[in-house]
Formats: sequence, C-alpha cells, structure tokens
Amino acid sequence: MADATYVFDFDSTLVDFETLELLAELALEESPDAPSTRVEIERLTDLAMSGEFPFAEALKRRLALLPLTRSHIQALAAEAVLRVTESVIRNMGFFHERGGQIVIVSGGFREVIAGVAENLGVPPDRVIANDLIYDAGGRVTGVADSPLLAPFGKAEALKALALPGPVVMIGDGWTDAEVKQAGAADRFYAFTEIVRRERAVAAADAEVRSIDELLHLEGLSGRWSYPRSRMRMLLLEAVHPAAVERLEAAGYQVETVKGALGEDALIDRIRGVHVLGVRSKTQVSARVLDAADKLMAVAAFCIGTNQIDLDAAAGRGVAVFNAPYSNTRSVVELAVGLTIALLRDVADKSTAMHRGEWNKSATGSRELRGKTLGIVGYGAIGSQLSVLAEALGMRVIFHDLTERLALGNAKRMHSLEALLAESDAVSLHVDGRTENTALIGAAELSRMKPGALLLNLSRGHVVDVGALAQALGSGRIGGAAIDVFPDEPATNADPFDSPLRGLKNVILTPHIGGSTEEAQEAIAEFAAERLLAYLNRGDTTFCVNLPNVQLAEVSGAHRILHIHRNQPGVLAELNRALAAAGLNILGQHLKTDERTGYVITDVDRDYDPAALKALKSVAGTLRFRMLQ
Ligand SMILES: NC(=O)c1ccc[n+]([C@@H]2O[C@H](COP(=O)([O-])OP(=O)(O)OC[C@H]3O[C@@H](n4cnc5c(N)ncnc54)[C@H](O)[C@@H]3O)[C@@H](O)[C@H]2O)c1
Ligand SMILES: O=C(O)CC[C@@H](O)C(=O)O
Repeated sequence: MADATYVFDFDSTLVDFETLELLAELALEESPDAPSTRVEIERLTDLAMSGEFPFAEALKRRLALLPLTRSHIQALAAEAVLRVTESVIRNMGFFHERGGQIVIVSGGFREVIAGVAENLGVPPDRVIANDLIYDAGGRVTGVADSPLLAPFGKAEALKALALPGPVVMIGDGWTDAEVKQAGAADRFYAFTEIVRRERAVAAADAEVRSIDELLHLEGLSGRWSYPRSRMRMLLLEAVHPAAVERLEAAGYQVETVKGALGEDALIDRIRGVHVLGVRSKTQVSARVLDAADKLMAVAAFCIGTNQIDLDAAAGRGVAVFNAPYSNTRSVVELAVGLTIALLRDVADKSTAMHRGEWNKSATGSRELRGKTLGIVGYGAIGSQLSVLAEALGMRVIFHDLTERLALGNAKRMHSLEALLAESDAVSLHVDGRTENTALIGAAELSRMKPGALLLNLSRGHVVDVGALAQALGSGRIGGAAIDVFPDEPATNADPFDSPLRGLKNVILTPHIGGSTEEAQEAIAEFAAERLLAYLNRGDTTFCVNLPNVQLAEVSGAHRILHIHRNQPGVLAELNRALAAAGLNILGQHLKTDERTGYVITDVDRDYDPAALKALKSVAGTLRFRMLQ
C-alpha cells in the first residue's frame, strides 16, 4: 500500500476547526447580531457536512452572512498553523516523508490552507481548494468558479488529477464520503478525532479516531506499535479530571469510574485495558493481573502502592508508577492541625456547642509549644512534618528503620520503644508494607506516656484499632486523630464502622490527608506525565517495580522495549535475534534489578516485522513492544 495517494480533507481533519465558524468569530466580533449569525453558520456547516444541503449553496449563504475582509482571512491563516490536529502533530514524520503522495482537498480557502500544507511538506500544486474574490477595498465578495462548487465537487476535482495508485480519502464530512461513492477513491476513512458525523461514518470503510489509527490500518506505522486511540485507560476512584484531560489530549481513550472496584468487578472490567489508574482503595491483586490480558502499566494516583501486588506486576512486565511527593504537604498540614485540635479538645467542644452546650474551660487544654512530637517513619511526610512542627516550637524526635538525615534539631531515636516513652504526641508516617501491620498494638500503647496523643495518617493496618479503642476508653491515651482505617468504605455511599466511633477526644477523618485540590491536581499531572513518558518513549523514571531508565524521545529510529526475567544470556539472545532480523542497532541500554531486566534498543527504520516476532520468543521475555 506504500504507493497509494492519501487525500486529506482540511477542516476538522488536518485542523481542529471549521473555517467558516472561525471566520464568523473574527468577522462578527463587533456585530450585535453575532450570536444568531453564528448559530445560522453552524447550522449551514452541519447541513453541508452531513450531506443534507448542497455544499456550494451552503458556502455562498455563509459567505453572504459575513462582512469578511482580507485581514480576517490573514488572521485565520496565521491561526490555522497553530490549530493542527493533535494526531497530525504526532505524525509529522508521515506527512514529511510522503508529502509527494498526499493531496489536500477542501471546500475551504487556499489562503487559509497554504501555511498548513507548507508545514506538512505538501506541495502547493497538491492543494485543491477555493480561491476567494475580493473587491478593491479588500472585502470578500465570493469565490472563484471551480469544479469544487459543482455537485460531487471534490470527486470531480480529484478525478481531473488522475492520481496514481489506490486513492485513499480521509475526512469527517459527507463530501469526503462522496469522493469514494463517485469513484474517485478506493477507500474512505471517516476521521472522527474532532467531530463524529454519523452519515460519513456509516458510509466509510472504517472509522479512524486519529492519524495513528489511519497509519495503523494502512500498514504505514511501525507494524508492532499500536495506535494510541485504541489504547484503553481505565481510571478508578474519581481521579482528578486534569489526568483525564492530559491523557486524552495525548490521544488515548480514557474511561473513568467514580469509586473503587472490588476484585471480581475489576476482573470483569480489566480485559482489554492497557493502563489502569487507581488510588488507595482498589486492590490490584495477582488474580486481577492474571485477567489483565493487555495491561502495560498501573498508575497509583497517590503515594502508597501497598494496594498493588508489585512483584506480580513486575513478573508480568507491568510497570507501576505513583506520585511520591504530590500530596506530602497536604498530609503534613493536616497532621499539624489535628495535633493542635487534639491538644485543645476542639472536636468535642465543637460537638457540644452544636448540641447547645457552652463549656468555657482551660482544663486539659495545652499549647503545642514545647511539647515533644515523636514521628515514626521519617520519609517524605515524616521529615516535612518535622520541619513544620519544629517551626511551631515543638521538640521533635523520630524513629526510622533506615538511616535518615535528621532535619533541624530533630533527634533520632534508636528504638520505637524509646520514642514512645518520650513523646507527648506520636504521629505515624511509615509506609504500608505488610510487616507494619499492628505496629502500634496494646503493648506499644502501654509504653506511651499516660495521656499522650496518637495520630495515624499512614495506613489503616498499622494500628490495632481495637487496642487503641480500649486505651482511649480507659484514659491511658489522651486522644487520637485517625485518618486511615483497616476497613475503609469503597465509595462515599458505603457505610463506615469502627470501634473508635463515639469515643471522647477522637477525631476521625475519611482518609483525606492527601485530599486537597492542590494535591489531587498535582498528582493527576505527575502520574499522567509518568504514564505518557513510559507509553510514548519507554521511560521508567519513578517506576516502583521495574528498573528505572530515563529516556529521550525516539527520533529517526524505532525503539524496541524488552522486559525480561533477570536471567543469564537474555541480552545476547536478544541481540542475536535482532541481527537475524537484519536490524542495525543505533543505541542500546540495559538496566536490571534483582528480578527484572529492561533493555531498550533503538534500531534504524528498515525492519522486517515477521523477523521481529523472534524477539518475543527470547527465553525469559515478559513483555515486548515497539515504539516508532
Ligand atoms: N492519609 C493520607 O491521605 C496519605 C497521603 C499520602 C501518604 N499516605 C501514607 O503515608 C505514609 C508515608 O508516606 P511517605 O511519602 O512519607 O513515605 P516514605 O516511603 O517516604 O516514608 C516512609 C518511611 O517509613 C519508614 N518505615 C517503614 N516502616 C517503618 C517502621 N516499622 N518503623 C520505622 N520506620 C519505618 C521507611 O524507612 C521510610 O523512611 C505511607 O503509608 C503513605 O501511604 C497517607
Ligand atoms: O487518595 C487516596 O486514595 C490515598 C491518598 C494517600 O493515602 C496516598 O497514599 O497518597
């Protein structure tokens, strides 16, 4: 199919607008009738594009409605080069390499199209469009007579060119569908990246949602790479819309679900999904991963990744990402606020006021200043809390399993027991590894200072809540602020229960440590970028279960990504397979961890797809994919 001629429509195909609608905006800026005129122009455009009204007549009527001048046309031409469709931008290489095989045919205006055609490498004599006529004052008075204005105009104009090879027509409108119907094209693809017109889709050989899909169907993309718009992303747990926007803008298909899904429900939904996005509630177990026939990556739109079976994912070549710092500050601010609220008994006093009770008393209320805060887990959150607490006048001690830099005057404690014995308030910020289950149980609570406070904003299983309820009930512990629970409801509609309900000086929050607008937006942007870097160029920076490799965009090459079990001889066998496929290696990178290896190989453009299949059978292969 390499010798085909590719004929592209312009409006809503190469660019993301309809010419006359944008001209209406420009020309009617000052007009009091602008809204009604715009509606009429949109109506005529839709009628013409869906084939319900003759194109030439619709063009004439729309032009008559607008006080158009040369400067409006020039302004639109300048804007058009900036409004090229996302998937056209991604596939500039195709347009530049095959400019001589491409024709642009449009009922729009040559002056508007010329700059875009030039940028795409399409020669001026391969642009078929209308020429505007101006009067002496530069006002548009109509369009020059051309075959485009006759019935089946595009088809007739193309026939006159006697194009070589099979002719492939790509466009969003009915006049594009007519090109094949009138015998001027062999195939018609309904292009729906910008607008989906049912009548054109029904008449098409296939619907393509992007240029990537077109190239895939025409066998022109790297035959192993997969068009983005066919890649399905499933984002659960009300991930912030900024992520959806970013991923859709990059050409991927995104589905969202508000709450978490249970294991069986997720197993039902995961088939055919290429990327899964979760927050803290959805358990991505080995069973889920077994059912995930297409899964390439999982993004945790949060810090914790204990809800994901990281080893099982690595064993299937599935990359897992998170957003390790985007909500850190939000958690810290809440921990500080909760400590003050506990020291001043704010929650109980407020509840009493709501019942109509006035209890002005200082008894038991204390300042933060001078108190000792014991931080368990001095990672990103713990160390940031240390800085803020010290700035508020607290004395900070901490305990961590690994060596951590003590910030400010914070003092390291060599055991949890020593920390518990000295702290007025203990704040837990350990990670969610299973070994941390019941890290704070009855024995640890009994080692705390009488009346001390406990805060848990880490993971629910870290505290034995039954033991805590007893210690609070007996007055041994003076108060607690708990944000995370062993059993958390999957959605806001599900009920919540805990032995901590109803106890005095206990503040319960619904796992909102990281739930600020700032944090959720930052997480969405960070995690979406990580996913795109991995999908589009193989970059695994910040991946939590595969070796981290930072990679630049692929340019002038195909990139082969090969994830394998870390066992002897894989690289040698891979390179033998590449040599047998006749591939010239332009660059290669291997990184391993104790269980997995990741090889990135950039090869020159000429390759035989059949021979590449051998790469899949290299012993130890977990996953293999090709970028272009
Ligand atoms: N409540 C929320 O909404 C919310 C928001 C974000 C993060 N989190 C949770 O907060 C926790 C901390 O997050 P982070 O970003 O600081 O993680 P981090 O990985 O940067 O830090 C965790 C620290 O805990 C230490 N640690 C682990 N087990 C320990 C133990 N038994 N004793 C002492 N130290 C131990 C680790 O060595 C590490 O330094 C995680 O569990 C995370 O899931 C909760
Ligand atoms: O947003 C969430 O569901 C979890 C937030 C928090 O626990 C995290 O790990 O970042």
